[in-house]
Amino acid sequence: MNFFINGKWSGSGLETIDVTNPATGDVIDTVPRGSTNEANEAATAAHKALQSWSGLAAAERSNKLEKWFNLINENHEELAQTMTKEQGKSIHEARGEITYANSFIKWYAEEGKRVYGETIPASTPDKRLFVTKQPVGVVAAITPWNFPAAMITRKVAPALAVGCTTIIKPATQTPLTALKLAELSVKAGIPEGVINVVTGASSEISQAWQEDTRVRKLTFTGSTEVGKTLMSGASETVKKISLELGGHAPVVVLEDADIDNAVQQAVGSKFRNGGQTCVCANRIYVAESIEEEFTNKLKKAVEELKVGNGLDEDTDIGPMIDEDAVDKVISHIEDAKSQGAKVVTGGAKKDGLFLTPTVVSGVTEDMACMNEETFGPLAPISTFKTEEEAIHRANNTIYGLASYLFTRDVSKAIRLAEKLEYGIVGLNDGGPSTAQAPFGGWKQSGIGREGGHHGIDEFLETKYISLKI
Ligand SMILES: NC(=O)c1ccc[n+]([C@@H]2O[C@H](COP(=O)([O-])OP(=O)(O)OC[C@H]3O[C@@H](n4cnc5c(N)ncnc54)[C@H](O)[C@@H]3O)[C@@H](O)[C@H]2O)c1
Ligand SMILES: O=C[C@H](O)CS(=O)(=O)O
Repeated sequence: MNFFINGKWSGSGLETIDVTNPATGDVIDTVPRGSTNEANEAATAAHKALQSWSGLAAAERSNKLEKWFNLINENHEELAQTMTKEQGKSIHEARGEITYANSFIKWYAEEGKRVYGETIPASTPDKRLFVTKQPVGVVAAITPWNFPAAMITRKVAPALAVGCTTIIKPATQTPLTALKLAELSVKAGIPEGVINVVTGASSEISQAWQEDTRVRKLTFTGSTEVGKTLMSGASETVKKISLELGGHAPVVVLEDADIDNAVQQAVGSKFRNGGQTCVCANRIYVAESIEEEFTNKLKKAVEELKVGNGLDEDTDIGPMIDEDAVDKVISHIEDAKSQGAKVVTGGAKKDGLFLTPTVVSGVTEDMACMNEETFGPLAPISTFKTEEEAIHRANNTIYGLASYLFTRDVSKAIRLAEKLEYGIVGLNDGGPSTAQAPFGGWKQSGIGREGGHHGIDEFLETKYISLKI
């Protein structure tokens, strides 16, 4: 499959990169290894398309986004199958992601028509003051492998809705879903050059875009480490920047919690996408008095999860994305065991890239799983004596993306939610992400928001107009 620049498939003749199914190891396709030249071609195409696309009425852009939304719906299953084959997640999670990804297009098709300005009372009678919002321009998006569709539409939908054009570098492991989405955008009548997708050498492509003054916005989703590199590079040309980075979500289960719900929500958060999700529960803090009941119920629920090829309808957890991912999870399990943690269930590596969902108890703060993003199916349980201790430990991290709190006491929920240093707090809810709400992190989990009306501001410039009459 070639990449997509200026409405045309291109990249033939370039060196290619294999796209591999992590469940089987089979090469399912290849994509061109684009680099600086192709990055510049994409930026040129997006810059050329900018004036006409931004010159459309918001309602006209909205109509084209709606057609894209409808075409994605018509191709829902093919997109989901492609995603599972290149990323590994279960087919029902892939279907869910296509729906989730498409909900951003639906939401921003409407939101783009509500980018309002304002008038400001002048200090003198001979002036009129206005504030307007205009598209930032060409947007470069660099996205991760764990959500091959949603991490793209969560950026591209608001960008297009307000009149920006886009150049996208999807993760090397999962380019096919992105390319299919781009192909459907042209069929929807979104003009050539509005969405461009380049596959290949990440650092060379992003370097070209960071240096290019035609690129006015860099939006990145991925690890905190890479995010810091890109933040530094973007500063050379003072680009607007959005960073959706790593997480290390705590789950805090208070003594008065509905334990059955807490277990259900913790399993949903922890083992979604096999734990390869930025908002996954990474640490589970349980009040001492309910540890035994919570742990036994969690063990039972985890042991019901089926590991297998994501294309099998009854699979809950597919393979990890690669060997490094498997090695990291195993290293976190072995580190915890070496420091005295007990394996409640799982702990074993299966064939290939498959891992048994694992719960360990008796976990302490020095263990790697309590400080590094595990990004895999490992649920560490640690107990606490007081709410103050739980909140302090939950906040004791460089990350600040998602956190989860379980209690029946609404006042306590609000009071403690306000103490959690995170951009997202799920109260009795392990799955807060939705298109109409702002998603993003505090501290080293990122800058900016995606989703909701906050997410559209990331692609707008503010202009103040002073008129002397
Ligand atoms: N906050 C969020 O919304 C969110 C969402 C999904 C994933 N993530 C985070 O992303 C990470 C997992 O994704 P990943 O492994 O793809 O992350 P990653 O940072 O390794 O890669 C992300 C993207 O950056 C590219 N990239 C890698 N090195 C680069 C470099 N030096 N210069 C330019 N581009 C480079 C990759 O090819 C990919 O397209 C986890 O830390 C996860 O928490 C965060
Ligand atoms: O992995 C990161 C995604 O942003 C998670 S979610 O699908 O948005 O919850």
